[in-house]
Amino acid sequence: MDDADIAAFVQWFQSSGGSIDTKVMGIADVPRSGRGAIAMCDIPEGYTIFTLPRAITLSTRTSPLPALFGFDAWRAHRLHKGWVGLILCMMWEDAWTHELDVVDRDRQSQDNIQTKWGPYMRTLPTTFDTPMFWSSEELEELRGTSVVDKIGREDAERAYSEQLVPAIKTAPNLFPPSHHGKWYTLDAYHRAGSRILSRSFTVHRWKDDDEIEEDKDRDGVAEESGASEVEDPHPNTFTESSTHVGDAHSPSPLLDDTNEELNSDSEDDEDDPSDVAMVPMADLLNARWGSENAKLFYEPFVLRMVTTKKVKQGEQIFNTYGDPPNSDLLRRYGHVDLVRIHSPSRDSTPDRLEDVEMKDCDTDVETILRLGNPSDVVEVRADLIVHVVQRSNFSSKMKDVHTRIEWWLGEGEDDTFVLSLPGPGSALSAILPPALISLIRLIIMPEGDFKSARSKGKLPKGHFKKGDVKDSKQVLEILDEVLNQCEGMYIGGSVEDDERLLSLPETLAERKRHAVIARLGEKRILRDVRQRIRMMFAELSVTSRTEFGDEKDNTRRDNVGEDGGKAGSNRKRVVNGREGGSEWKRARK
Ligand SMILES: C[S@@+](CC[C@H](N)C(=O)[O-])C[C@H]1O[C@@H](n2cnc3c(N)ncnc32)[C@H](O)[C@@H]1O
Repeated sequence: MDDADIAAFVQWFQSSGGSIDTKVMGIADVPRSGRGAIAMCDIPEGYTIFTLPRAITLSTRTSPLPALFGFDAWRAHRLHKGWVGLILCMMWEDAWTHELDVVDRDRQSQDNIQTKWGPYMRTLPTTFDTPMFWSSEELEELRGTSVVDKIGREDAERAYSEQLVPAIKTAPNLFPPSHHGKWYTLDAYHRAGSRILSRSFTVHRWKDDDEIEEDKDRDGVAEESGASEVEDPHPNTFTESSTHVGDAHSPSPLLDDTNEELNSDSEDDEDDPSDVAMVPMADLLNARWGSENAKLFYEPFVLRMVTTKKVKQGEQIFNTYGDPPNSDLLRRYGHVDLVRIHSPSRDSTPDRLEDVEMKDCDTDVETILRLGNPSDVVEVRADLIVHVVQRSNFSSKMKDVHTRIEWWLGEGEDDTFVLSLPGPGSALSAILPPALISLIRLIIMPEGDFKSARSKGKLPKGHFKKGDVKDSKQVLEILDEVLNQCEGMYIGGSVEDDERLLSLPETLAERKRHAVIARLGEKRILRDVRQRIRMMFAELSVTSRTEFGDEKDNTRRDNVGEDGGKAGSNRKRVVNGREGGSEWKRARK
């Protein structure tokens, strides 16, 4: 996309009712981030940079396509569920934007086809660096992370062939067969899906007529006294996925409710696919960990981008996605964040969240080991815990694992646990999700205790019991082996191996560099948490020796792992993460 496309877009934006303060915000190329918004002068906090009418957001609520296709037919093809409907609206808009440039424009009026978003569509990316588009060799670099399981390529391809393709064949006036091979291919479907994944917002319908009246009054005040006076705004969030239709609210008589017929079978307001919207101009803002300085606010008729901090001239205006971990950033947006982090096992200095970009700093090992994404997480699957316990000495006592899992899930508990980077000096008990400890206890508890707990409806406690050294050490041993096996699932060797790779940036292709950064963040968490487990285990051993003598401490360090896997050893076993999974899923049903 060139400057002329941007100029045409800005002109379209303004002539469609959008308003942008071009003295304050410029659009420019930002190295390695595509385009972004730049402050043209110092901007105070609470300043409105731009507004746009809800009607120029692009969603299934505002697109003319569902009405032209017919609402009943739209539903019959299940285009009102999930993202397929919006993907189709975008593909259709894209097709006619480009085709109307070359075909007889009479067609437009003849078929009532309007390409309202043409100049906007031309600003959208056509290539992506998200793992959806990676080769299998590139994806292999992400082995161990949860990214690959979450890409969802198969589900997307099923929706394409079972919903979208049959739908377009029924309406040749809207989707002429000559367009199919060009604008409605599987690749085009993935591109439209990726545009939504990386750029859409959740824009809820404005719900309450009284609120609208109140807000009209408030708007009057706000105009006089500045955008910071806007009350009760609803900050938007970047949206991840919508799998159900859901909205219990009656349609509001607002500008963006073109397709109110589609609202009626809503079940859950949180996941209404018609809330998922492309928001021109707002989606030009980049994001960076901890750097948000602007937010998009809802109002009855407009969306308003307002600074939430002072922004200095020349700085980027960032609207973040809630500072996700690198695994999510990479999967959804195709980039990763690197800022200065505290590493408990390497660093005795306190956290400094100073922004550092890899390209700006020396890429020696010393620098790299202090860079990361503080929001990184490791997802530990519950089936791995069951697998570890079943292979340990504890399992001889445990014959009713299905019943225990069924009870756990029946109580609404999770099948995945999230570990984050330990903060400086944080205790192990503050790092571990209570549910993780509770599940380990549930799986290892003697049969009698399990029956009694279940009859009382009380799941085991999710914290270490003070004074019960044996119990705490058992939990720690299981946990350490679970994390040992998690570590073994990653490709690329140790933390140090990945750090070395990153210190040679010239040898790394961009996608591989991103994969190494994403997996390194997770490996560091596992290393740091395991280090704390070992410290706590050692402390408990001292306590038990002091209080009871060695004889009483009958927990053995080697009772986990029938093939001799020792807690605390650095030896790694590669375990198929799905082992035990089928049993877990059976129980879940
Ligand atoms: C909402 S769009 C922002 C506008 C986009 N840069 C463009 O050129 O249109 C989000 C996309 O911008 C890029 N991006 C945003 N923040 C970035 C960052 N900190 N580093 C690298 N790329 C970034 C990613 O490609 C992401 O998918």
